[in-house]
Amino acid sequence: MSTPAAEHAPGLAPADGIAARARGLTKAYGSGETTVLALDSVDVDIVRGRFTAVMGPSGSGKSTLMHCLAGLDTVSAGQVWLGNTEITGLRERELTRLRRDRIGFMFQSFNLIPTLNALENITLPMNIAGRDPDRAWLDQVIDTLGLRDRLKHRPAQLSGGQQQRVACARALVSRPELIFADEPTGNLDSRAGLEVLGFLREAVDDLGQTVVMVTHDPGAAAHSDLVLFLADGRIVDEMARPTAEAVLERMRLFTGAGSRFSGDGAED
Ligand SMILES: Nc1ncnc2c1ncn2[C@@H]1O[C@H](COP(=O)(O)OP(=O)(O)OP(=O)(O)O)[C@@H](O)[C@H]1O
Repeated sequence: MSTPAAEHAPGLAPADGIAARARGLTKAYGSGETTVLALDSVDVDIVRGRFTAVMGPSGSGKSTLMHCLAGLDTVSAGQVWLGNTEITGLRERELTRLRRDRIGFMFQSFNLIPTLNALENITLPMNIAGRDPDRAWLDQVIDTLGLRDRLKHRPAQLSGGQQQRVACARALVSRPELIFADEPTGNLDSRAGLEVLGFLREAVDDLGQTVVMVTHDPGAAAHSDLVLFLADGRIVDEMARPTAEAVLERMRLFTGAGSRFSGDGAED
């Protein structure tokens, strides 16, 4: 709460290599004695063409950070940019359009429409936007994700891993500037989870996408290029080229011995 938006000089627009940026990002829930400071003056740059993981104990503000960066939630103070667009201060209608046109989302619960088949789910956001998917890109995404022979299946006819691959394709199909993935492997067994992480990695390495993933799992974070560690609503550390062991070790520093970060994401 210490950094009102007005203190931030205008003109701090991000450089070309920054997909999203926050300065003094503060989010408080509630008021008076019951106020919870979910984010406490966070400064962060999300570098374009990288895979960034966000880790931290339960309640440290990971989802809130993602929601504020993605324009899914309002901020209490500070500024957020997507590319060169400052999104803090945009009206809900503008935010809706921005999210639809420029951001891809993946959630733990897949969020597919049960009555639509895989292909219809993949192209739904673009259909809603009245845009035609680029056929060559759509084909590349479908083949990269190994969904070619599942396109006519509805979600109930697909495994969890296949459903998340459809959600991944849906997030990729409009070539968004940024993909936010909130615990994308949380509902998957380890093999399907690894597969999805591999696809996110390919999306960055081969398709040039930018991914921000919230996770509890050091093994999942190890697929990223950079891990941001959150504690009590602040970014307290970061780690480039992470390994699962190094991430787990770092988490122990923040949470003490007997960490709940057991690496299986089962602490909640
Ligand atoms: N809508 C809300 N109303 C009140 N408090 C909230 C709300 N959403 C989140 N919080 C609080 O803000 C803090 C950060 O929550 P957030 O969900 O961002 O944490 P997280 O790191 O994603 O947690 P988890 O790993 O358990 O999902 C927590 O103390 C939480 O209780």
